[in-house]
Amino acid sequence: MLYAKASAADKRVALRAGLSSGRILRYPGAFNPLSAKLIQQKGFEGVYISGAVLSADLGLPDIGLTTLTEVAGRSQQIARMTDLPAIVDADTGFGEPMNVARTIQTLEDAGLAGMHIEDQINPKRCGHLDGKQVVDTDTAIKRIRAAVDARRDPNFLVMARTDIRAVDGLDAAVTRAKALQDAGADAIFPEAMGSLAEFETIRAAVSVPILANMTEFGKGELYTVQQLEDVGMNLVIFPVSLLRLAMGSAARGLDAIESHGSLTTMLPEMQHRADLYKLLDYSSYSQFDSGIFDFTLNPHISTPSSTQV
Ligand SMILES: C[C@](O)(C(=O)O)[C@H](CC(=O)O)C(=O)O
Ligand SMILES: [Mg+2]
Repeated sequence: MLYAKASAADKRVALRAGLSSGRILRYPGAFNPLSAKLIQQKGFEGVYISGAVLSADLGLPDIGLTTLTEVAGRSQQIARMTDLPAIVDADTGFGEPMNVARTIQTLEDAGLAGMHIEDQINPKRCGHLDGKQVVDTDTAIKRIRAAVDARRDPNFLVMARTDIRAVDGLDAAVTRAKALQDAGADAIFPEAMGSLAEFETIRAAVSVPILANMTEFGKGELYTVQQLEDVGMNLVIFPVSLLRLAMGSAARGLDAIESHGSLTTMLPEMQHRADLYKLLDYSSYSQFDSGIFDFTLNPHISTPSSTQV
């Protein structure tokens, strides 16, 4: 009932343990607190909080318009609803290295298990847009050092993302990844890799855990969880996927109202009321007030997946 039971400290320990387990961790992107609960219910290892989703949710493009206050506020709302560790996209850290330090402390206070800071210039843009630019190695290192020095919980994960692959090529990505590891990064996020072999090259270059970004319709190909585990990846994110699925379904629903005047044909695609109530844990709330949970299923409408065997 209410918020998740696991503390932020416990979640950070769980993330660290997962990263050293030798198994790849699957982190779908939650587009709201409710979808974070669904990710947990379905048995995933953690929740990703995407900057692209956060901006899109506000109706904005992913070009560095969101503020630390907005990102911290939304990620706190999402992180507190799940016992799973949540990793948030902190873009370029919201300013100079001093701002990065404050960003880290703010995200720690918001209950996140970790975050990533990237080496794009300010203002950043989505990693799959053309025309990206990156800062020099010295500036990239300063961001990571500022983050590492500022954290108060040593288990809070500081991940360094590098966007340099699309700008200067794979060799530059290898050099940058090594420099970021040396600066104290706990993990590396090599953005927009061209192939599985490129992931392998980064794997051979650094010893810290590596994240693979399986975002759809981007610069990179989509690989299976198994393929990524086989090349030594430790974490895979599906950052915008749930939002894309939900929005795709919403668009089809609106079209159905337009063409049929009804959503009856769409009922199988919908989360059933009973499944929503289960996810929200209505039954626990009725321990406080037995009048709350008085929902009975109408068998004539459709069968919720929660009752299917
Ligand atoms: C991972 C990412 O930074 C995000 O904000 O989710 C994006 C995802 C996307 O735009 O598809 C990125 O890869 O830059
Ligand atoms: Mg992003």
